[in-house]
Amino acid sequence: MLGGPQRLAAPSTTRLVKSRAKVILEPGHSPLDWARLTTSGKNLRGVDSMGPITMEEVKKHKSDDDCWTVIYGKVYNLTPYLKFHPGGKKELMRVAGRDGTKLFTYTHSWVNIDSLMGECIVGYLVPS
Ligand code: HEM
Repeated sequence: MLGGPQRLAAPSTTRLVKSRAKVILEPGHSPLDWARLTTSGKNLRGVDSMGPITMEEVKKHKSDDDCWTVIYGKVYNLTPYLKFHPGGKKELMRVAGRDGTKLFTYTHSWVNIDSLMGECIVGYLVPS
């Protein structure tokens, strides 16, 4: 029906997502390709060992060739995942060098971060 409830604006929580345009991932960057890469044995962390990390350190890693974020107190190297993210690289870069927990849970609280990104854990956040 014209003007019916189905035409109402989206709920306010979606305000945190700037663009919902369909993202086209490059060939070789499907979720299955990501699953293959994370089980390949390749070091995706970019560090030799995991350990305590301060926010000051996280802030230094905010470029697309060196991108870290914090989700639920764990620090992840997002760099290898940028081209695989179904929501696109641009959205993912919004949490570069920052705590991304709020945006992550707003956009997809159902995504199991550790099964997807476990191989990208760099360490855990500690107070400065
Ligand atoms: C930090 C780690 C993140 C991981 C591991 C991740 C992972 C994922 C996954 C697996 C999906 C597909 C979900 C599904 O189809 O049910 C997805 C979709 C999406 N993500 Fe993320 N995401 C992350 C962060 C973010 C951030 C910070 C934003 C930005 C606000 C974002 C925005 C989106 C959007 C808009 C989609 C929907 C894409 C679509 O339906 O076409 N994500 N993400």
